[in-house]
Amino acid sequence: RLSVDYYNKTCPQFASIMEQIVSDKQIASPTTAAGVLRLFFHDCMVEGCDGSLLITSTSFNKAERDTDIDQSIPGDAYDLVTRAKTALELQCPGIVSCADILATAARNLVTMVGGPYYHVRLGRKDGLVSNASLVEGNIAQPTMPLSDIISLFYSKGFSVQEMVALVGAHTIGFSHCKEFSHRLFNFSKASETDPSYYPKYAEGLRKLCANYTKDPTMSAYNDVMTPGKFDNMYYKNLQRGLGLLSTDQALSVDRRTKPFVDLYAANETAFFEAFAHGMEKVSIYKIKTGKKGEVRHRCDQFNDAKID
Ligand code: HEM
Ligand SMILES: [Ca+2]
Ligand SMILES: [Ca+2]
Repeated sequence: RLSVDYYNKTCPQFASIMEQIVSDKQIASPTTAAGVLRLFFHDCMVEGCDGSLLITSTSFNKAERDTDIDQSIPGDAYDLVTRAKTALELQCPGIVSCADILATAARNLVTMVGGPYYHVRLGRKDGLVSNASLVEGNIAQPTMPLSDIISLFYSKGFSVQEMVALVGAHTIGFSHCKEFSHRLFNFSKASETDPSYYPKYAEGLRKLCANYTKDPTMSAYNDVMTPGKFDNMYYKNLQRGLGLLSTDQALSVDRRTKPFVDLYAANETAFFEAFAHGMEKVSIYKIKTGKKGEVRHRCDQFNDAKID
């Protein structure tokens, strides 16, 4: 059973240590918040919120983080988890799981960049498996038709409305050009660039991404108006053709999702409530307790890791 006061007796400094480490890191590296939020979401969607994505590959095992999809998660996101784990192991060795560190860091960061606060219940165990082959099919891709994305979220217990609220995470952070270049170059016979983009925005993106095959680090803000602030601007952007990924833009067109885009664009409080509720649900997705997992000594290795 998870509870918000899980570490109150065994590691009373848990909350304050997390607070300190997370805010120091975010101030030093402002891209951390978006990186950690994506890291956490992807961890939860594969084998549940169990830190499986934190494991590094060995010569015996290609781990989750070495898939094409997850390779773009920034090193700063993993670094934050490592820092928090190191600090917590000094105060309360062997007590706090990496999965709990990640869930708490994601919540603290959302709040720190302007988003809602929500409760994170604790007591997750770290998983015993991390396999690259388990990622595909569990993570939405920007080239997927919206119906497939709806089905994917539905299969994990998330409604259309919850999906629309969760994707509001794209109010912060970046996407690399390759994730949306199909909308810019050779889009269709009739037009080089996706006509659903606001024309000036498309022009800017085409310039930004002109050399993306030579320089794969080129990337654009997910939310061109308020890229670092967690707010409801993402939905307002969609209404104006400023959605970066094709899956973003589709949300404001499809009749199943448009009503929620309009609601969250008009009412930030409604978005914050829905996002907070959605994240509480993500945070307990398929979590492991008791003997189904362990508390790792290091977040990037299983406790029985063989030296190779
Ligand atoms: C329709 C479903 C979704 C699709 C297709 C999608 C796809 C993507 C893609 C392609 C990127 C760019 C990654 C890169 O190039 O580095 C991205 C970034 C991001 N995604 Fe999603 N995503 C979806 C839902 C979500 C959800 C539900 C969350 C969190 C609750 C989320 C959080 C983020 C964040 C924070 C970033 C920015 C990462 C950074 O700046 O490092 N996404 N997403
Ligand atoms: Ca996982
Ligand atoms: Ca924003």
